Amino acid sequence: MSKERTLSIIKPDGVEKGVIGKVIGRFEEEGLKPVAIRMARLSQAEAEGFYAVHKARPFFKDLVSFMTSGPVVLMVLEGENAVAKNREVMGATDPAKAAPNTLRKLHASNIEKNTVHGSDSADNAKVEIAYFFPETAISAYEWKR
Ligand SMILES: Nc1ncnc2c1ncn2[C@@H]1O[C@H](COP(=O)(O)OP(=O)(O)OP(=O)(O)O)[C@@H](O)[C@H]1O
Repeated sequence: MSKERTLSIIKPDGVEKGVIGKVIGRFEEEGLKPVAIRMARLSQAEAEGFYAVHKARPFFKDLVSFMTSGPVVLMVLEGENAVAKNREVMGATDPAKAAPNTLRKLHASNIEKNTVHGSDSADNAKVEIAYFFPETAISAYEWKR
């Protein structure tokens, strides 16, 4: 197993509920070490670009509106198998289907306002990290703003 990096976002509902500390604390307990963190208020263009893969989905407009509705915490997490580990700690997209003690089971309101985002593959993690963190970007990916 090698060290890997993944992008994590604490979504506006998580910031609003005041669970930033709990979420980051849980990542640390699970061996996911934050190596970059910043808060941001995503613009519509940034949120649309980030979720471009979901453009054709019926929930796209609402998702962009939700993700721009308040501040988010953008983080790069590093650890063994960080992508898979982060997704395990987050739990299923829909909190009703998430395993006990996962972040989404503990904190999420519904399938949209589900508190955290995590990259779903090592390749996507590289793209997503570069999207928000130019200083840690891999040179093959372009800063998109
Ligand atoms: N059916 C739905 N209705 C409303 N919002 C949804 C729905 N499905 C997904 N979403 C929103 O879009 C996001 C991206 O969906 P995706 O299927 O990629 O889930 P995920 O990989 O578990 O989540 P994320 O990409 O945020 O880590 C979800 O986290 C959620 O906020």
